[in-house]
Amino acid sequence: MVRFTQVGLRYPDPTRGGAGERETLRDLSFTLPQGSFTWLTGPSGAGKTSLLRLMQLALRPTRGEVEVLGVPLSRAKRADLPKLRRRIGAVFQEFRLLPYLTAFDNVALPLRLAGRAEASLRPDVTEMLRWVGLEGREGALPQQLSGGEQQRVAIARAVVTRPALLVADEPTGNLDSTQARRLILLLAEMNRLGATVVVATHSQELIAQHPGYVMQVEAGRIVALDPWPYATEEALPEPHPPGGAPVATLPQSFALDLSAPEPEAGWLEEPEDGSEPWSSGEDEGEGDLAPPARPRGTQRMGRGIWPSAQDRGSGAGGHG
Ligand SMILES: Nc1ncnc2c1ncn2[C@@H]1O[C@H](COP(=O)(O)OP(=O)(O)OP(=O)(O)O)[C@@H](O)[C@H]1O
Repeated sequence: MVRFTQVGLRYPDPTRGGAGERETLRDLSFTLPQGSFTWLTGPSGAGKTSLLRLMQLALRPTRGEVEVLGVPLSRAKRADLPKLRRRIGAVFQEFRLLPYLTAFDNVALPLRLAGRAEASLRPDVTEMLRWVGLEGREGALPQQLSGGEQQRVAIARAVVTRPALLVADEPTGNLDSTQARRLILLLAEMNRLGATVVVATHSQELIAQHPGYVMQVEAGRIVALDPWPYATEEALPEPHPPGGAPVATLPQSFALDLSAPEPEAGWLEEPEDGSEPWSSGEDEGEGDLAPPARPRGTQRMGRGIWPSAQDRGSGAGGHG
């Protein structure tokens, strides 16, 4: 499902003519089976975010092979990438909500871009916002929401598409303990319904709340994997703590459609959901956070749903 083979990542260093001094990630080799739940842990600066960005296909490794959802990236066409990325949900510390869209419309955006009919997307968006505790705030703009509330909108947006792979970077960072617990239940539910989930966290308390693999990274290397090795598709941890299913469950409509075809050729040139475009690490400069273009097929609303360069510069992604 997610397979790294001898992966290294070196960020470009403009002061050194583009070549970074050292590898940020080194010799990463592991397999995360489909349907697994993995906690990614390690000290600040260890490389957790970088690793998640590789899984999210926002970065290309400098060396080695990254295989995500059955596609080895070295053999994938660049044009195929966005289609693959649409099957990956991502929650990062900067939320990248579109400032001119309400909470509802931010969450609905990836479904609209995927061509979902209005009538069918409404229940899913409403259900997701309810799950993250934002019932009644559907009409609020990001600037009218607290950092934690914006984070929850971003989480709902990442999950509403029923991604096959869900990566989250410190997703409880701005949440109180009740909301954090609820978020873990949501991730566990998505996992139970078929998604492979990877969550970076510093919190041992969080890790104790839900069983899963634990991958520990230090100075760009994996120093511990529990269980070790990750090589087989068997022996997945129980998806739920003793006592059975979580207290609340999502409708079956959120189950992963395992019959969905693997992406074929014909990737898009640009991201459609406000996430970052593909960045190539060394050969195309940093590129990681290049501003997204307005997606094809989206309507302009007010000053336009896609922020202007000026707007982006003034914190379009929220304040959390
Ligand atoms: N775009 C970038 N360009 C250059 N170096 C970077 C870039 N992003 C991250 N780094 C460096 O890569 C290393 C790993 O950073 P990363 O954000 O992946 O760590 P982390 O484990 O997620 O840290 P934290 O827990 O503090 O979020 C750090 O030394 C960081 O300075």
